[in-house]
Amino acid sequence: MTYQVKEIFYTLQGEGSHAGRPAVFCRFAGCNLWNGRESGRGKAICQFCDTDFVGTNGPGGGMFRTADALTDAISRAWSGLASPRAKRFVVCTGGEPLMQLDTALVDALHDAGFEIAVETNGTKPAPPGLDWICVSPKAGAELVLTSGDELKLVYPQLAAPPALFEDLDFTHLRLQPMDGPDVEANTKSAVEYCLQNPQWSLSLQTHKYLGIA
Ligand SMILES: C[S@@+](CC[C@H](N)C(=O)[O-])C[C@H]1O[C@@H](n2cnc3c(N)ncnc32)[C@H](O)[C@@H]1O
Ligand SMILES: Nc1nc2[nH]cc(C(=O)O)c2c(=O)[nH]1
Ligand code: SF4
Ligand SMILES: [Mg+2]
Repeated sequence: MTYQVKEIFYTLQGEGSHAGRPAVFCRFAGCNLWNGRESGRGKAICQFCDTDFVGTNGPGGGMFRTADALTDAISRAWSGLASPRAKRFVVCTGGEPLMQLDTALVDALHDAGFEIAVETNGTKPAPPGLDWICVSPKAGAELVLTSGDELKLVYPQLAAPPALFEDLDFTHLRLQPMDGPDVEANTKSAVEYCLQNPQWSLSLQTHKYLGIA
């Protein structure tokens, strides 16, 4: 299996329950809900994406012919000092990581000592053994991953109100304001929604406020 990776970088997880935690991000190329080109955004299933996941030309990106080769690249990107209190942490994202993340890669990353998190749109099954599954459902896309650690709903999406998801099997329920021209209003209404519906907590994209990757 050749893995196509847009970029690999070390930063703080900006979003969700692990916000603030150092992690290597492995951004897989390609997504099943948008072709990634601005010309195709209007007819995409997912139209609000904030990410360039096209190609393999980003920092640390490329084609990796084996799970070991990709794991080596992810290991090299980890820049933290070794500590008995901190496992190395990789966040697999994209694009849609579950189009490519397979058992061979999960095993290789675990063998290299990584804890593995995934950010997924939930339309594809996950390989066994992942340490943290964050599902971010998209209006108009069938959800097949109905359990996990965190459900992080970009808010608002007219056809995907939070109540649709709150009986699924997720430990944490988060609302993440939709970035774009209306981010300020979206943040206000997400705050209001959480205050009234305390089963939901707010997830901010803190890396954007910090000006880091
Ligand atoms: C770029 S996606 C990649 C992973 C996967 N395809 C997914 O959608 O979960 C990473 C995270 O960013 C969120 N996201 C994408 N565009 C966003 C936007 N405009 N505002 C807020 N969150 C956004 C996604 O919902 C997801 O939680
Ligand atoms: N710092 C940082 N945190 C993130 N959490 C999820 C991200 C993503 O694009 O999947 C992301 C990202 O792109 N940067
Ligand atoms: S599913 Fe994720 S990567 Fe794909 S277009 Fe939507 S937000 Fe972007
Ligand atoms: Mg991002």
